[in-house]
Amino acid sequence: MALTVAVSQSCGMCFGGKQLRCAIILKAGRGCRNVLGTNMRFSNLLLPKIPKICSRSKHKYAECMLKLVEPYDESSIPQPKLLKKASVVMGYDSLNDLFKYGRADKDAMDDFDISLACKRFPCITLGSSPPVGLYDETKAGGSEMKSLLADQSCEAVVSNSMDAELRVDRFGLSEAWPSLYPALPNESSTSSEVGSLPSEAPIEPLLDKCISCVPGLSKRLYHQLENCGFYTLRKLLHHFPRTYADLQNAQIDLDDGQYFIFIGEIISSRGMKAGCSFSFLEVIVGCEIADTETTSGDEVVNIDSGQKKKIYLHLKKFFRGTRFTSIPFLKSIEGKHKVGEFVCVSGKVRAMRSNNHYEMREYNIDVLKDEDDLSLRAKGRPYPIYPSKGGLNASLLRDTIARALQALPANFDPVPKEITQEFGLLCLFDAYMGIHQPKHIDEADLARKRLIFDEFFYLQLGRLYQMLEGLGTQFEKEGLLDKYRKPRLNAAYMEGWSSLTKKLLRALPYSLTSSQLSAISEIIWDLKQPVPMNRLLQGDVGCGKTVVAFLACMEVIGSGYQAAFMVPTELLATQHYEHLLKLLDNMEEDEHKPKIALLTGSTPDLQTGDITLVIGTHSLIAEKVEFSALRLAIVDEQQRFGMAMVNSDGSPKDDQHMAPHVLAMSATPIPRTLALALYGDMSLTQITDLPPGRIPIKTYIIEGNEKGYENVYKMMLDELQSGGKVYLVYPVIEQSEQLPQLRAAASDLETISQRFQDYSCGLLHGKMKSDEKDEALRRFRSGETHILLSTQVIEIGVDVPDASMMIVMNAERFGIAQLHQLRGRVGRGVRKSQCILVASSTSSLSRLKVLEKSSDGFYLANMDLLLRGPGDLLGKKQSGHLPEFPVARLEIDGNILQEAHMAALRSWDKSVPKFNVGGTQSGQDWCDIEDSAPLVRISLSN
Ligand SMILES: Nc1ncnc2c1ncn2[C@@H]1O[C@H](COP(=O)(O)OP(=O)(O)OP(=O)(O)O)[C@@H](O)[C@H]1O
Repeated sequence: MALTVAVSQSCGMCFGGKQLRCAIILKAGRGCRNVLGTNMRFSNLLLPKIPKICSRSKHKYAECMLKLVEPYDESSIPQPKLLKKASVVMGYDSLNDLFKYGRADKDAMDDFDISLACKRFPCITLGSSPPVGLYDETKAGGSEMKSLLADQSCEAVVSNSMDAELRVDRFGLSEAWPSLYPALPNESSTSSEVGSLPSEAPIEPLLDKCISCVPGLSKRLYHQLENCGFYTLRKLLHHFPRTYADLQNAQIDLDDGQYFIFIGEIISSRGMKAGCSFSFLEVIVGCEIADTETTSGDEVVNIDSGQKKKIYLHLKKFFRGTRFTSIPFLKSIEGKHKVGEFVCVSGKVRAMRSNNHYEMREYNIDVLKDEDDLSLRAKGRPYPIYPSKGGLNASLLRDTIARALQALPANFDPVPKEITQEFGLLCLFDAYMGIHQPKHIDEADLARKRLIFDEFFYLQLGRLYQMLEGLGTQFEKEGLLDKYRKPRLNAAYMEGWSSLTKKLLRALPYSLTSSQLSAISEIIWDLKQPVPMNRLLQGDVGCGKTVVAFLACMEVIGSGYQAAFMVPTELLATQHYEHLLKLLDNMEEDEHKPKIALLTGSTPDLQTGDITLVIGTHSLIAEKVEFSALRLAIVDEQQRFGMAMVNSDGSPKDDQHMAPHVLAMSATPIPRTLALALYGDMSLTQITDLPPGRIPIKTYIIEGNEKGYENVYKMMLDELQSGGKVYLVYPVIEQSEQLPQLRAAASDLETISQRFQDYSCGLLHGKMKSDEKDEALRRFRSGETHILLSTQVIEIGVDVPDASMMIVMNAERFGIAQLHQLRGRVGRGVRKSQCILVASSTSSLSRLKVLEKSSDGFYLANMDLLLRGPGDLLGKKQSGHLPEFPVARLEIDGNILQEAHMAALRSWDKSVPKFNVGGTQSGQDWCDIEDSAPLVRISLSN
């Protein structure tokens, strides 16, 4: 099948010397971003879906696809067209970005072990296999389908795009939730068996039926719908209303520039030529609204009883181009709106000169059918307003969707009743009815919750499945499931630590905080398990994550293995290397002190096992870097790597070849919602307190006008005079003509040097060579320079404990979470520190104010999520890995995601304790999901 072109080498598994890459691979398989991006994501999605595609014998789109592909050889497949079709069949919208083009494809094809895929999916036959359709419409459709659905077994229809994954039941899931797992095709069955036995094959998801099953659809409309991408029932039913109009609620107080919804009657419709190449359409709608002048402010307005007044809406649409000025054209647009028709109009209003006349240039107009729609009005039902799509107008879509709803059997729901009942969800049928035809707005709300739940539930289930798939032996899998089953805090107390770890602990110039201690105990417990650890260590800036990671390294080194520490910048690699060297120097004499290295071009061979810890950037995962016994891979600030990870398949069998443990660290306090969506299967450890003696950083927001800068320079001078060190952070290196308002680091060097002549200045930015950067930072750290002008390269991990002031220029250019990170570069020692955020305009001041008020990284990250959405918060690379959620919004639907996560866990294993919302458990910091799940098992501060 042409789709296999891009199925990448993800089936392969790296062993032995390539264990670090293997570790990354493992992580990727569990939902992190990935090094080879397209590969991993594509294969992750595609592989599990292949059986689904192939098993739907006679599906007409598969047939079409194959026909489409047949005349071409691989290199000349008309990709966009094919991809569009493929994405529909696969129920995935963004296939394009998963497909690799050109030469790389061929390479991937060469590397791809087809036999592995065939073994895994017996339904794949290669070579001369005849085109297979996706299902037999004559058998599965119509009455037979209905009778199937009437049967209890219809509940076994897994209707989500991830359902193929659910069918692989290696862990006894079908026993736990029989209704989620329809009769599974025997894995060892041959391709001919699949598809030829409709009674034994999985029941075809009803929602993936072709829209031709919608009653009363004309051929013309069917083609129109198809052209607009509505190929299946699901696609159509997932075209959700944009909003609902409350038709009883007449508007009062029309404010300029506000969005309103009106019901009214078309009074006139005119197409007018206004110039030789300019025309417009003006539709005037007359509406009755409550008259504010006769209604007192507090009174609840009832349009039927109160005083009304008539207003006139002028809906205007403009056309530019000579062809739009012809009489036939003008007549045709005029004719689209008939005088006397009742319509629902929504859009932005602008008052016109004459009283009670309003103009609307952005609007949606829906014709209300007298009987049905006006009776809706009488009943006070919310009126769904649909977005139009690809030339199909909203009212046509609403009609078609209403008909599609008739094709659904009542009580239709693929999710087991146990789950819907436990989480108080509507059944899927009611959810579709509720979202498209709500009797009340609360019903639409409940329906939305159910649909969001489904999006998250299948995602979480898929993540769990991927995680278990990534593990090699049944023993490992059981070990992992055991973690979910037994609610307890798994921690290895100090007596159980290796002597090397204890020695480093004694060499530290400070004692660990209680949070650091629980974190390391938890990590060491994990390191002792036969299951590869996959843990995210999260903590606010400067809370001391690095030393926890160093101790974890000592633990594996003490047991005779190697560790690798990967950081996003060379600057940070050098800093960590020097920091650890210093700590090791303090360590009591030991002939077996670990030998550590910074990965540079000349790093000696790691295969001899002589070097036990190597620190480096992503060069660590280069092909040539081979380890002899890598057991722990630490990935610091992983979201900064523009890299992807490939999923692993066929894990090693014995302990000696066990995939390495992975400890990811992040100082970006990702809101829990995002952590769940991104790392649904990842254990999470949080460091919740800061080392003692830290004085809170005082933050100031100042407008960057002349007076503002004078104040800033004065504060800076005071700080320097009292012995402080100052970071000046700039959004760009050089000033540019395009953005002259931005202050630039290199361009400002001279100005600042002249202004503060008694103090020396340094410059640091990403375009400098790595030894120049190291030198600039070294000089600042040692006190040779007092002012460091820098770009955001210092944002991550730079640790100069006595730096005491940070000034961020054009601060509005940075995100809230990013500014919090930057601010974390000061206040790392005992000196009182300040952070000044200079905003270019008054308007940006308010957004920054939140930083003045709070220094809680988690609170700020949540604010950022709310203000900018997950994409901006995570950055392009990381957010690219977030799945698309058509209905859900991560920033507001976090609680449903948590429920879905819990539901997914419980569907794997019923012994996972029940969901417990909101309650904190005695003696614990917080816990909104019982702490049995590794993901939410957190380090407690006391
Ligand atoms: N328990 C502690 N007591 C006192 N100082 C500590 C403690 N733990 C760490 N530190 C010091 O705090 C500073 C910050 O620690 P570290 O660099 O490990 O933080 P981090 O969490 O990795 O920060 P970032 O997120 O900014 O990279 C370092 O100078 C470190 O030596």
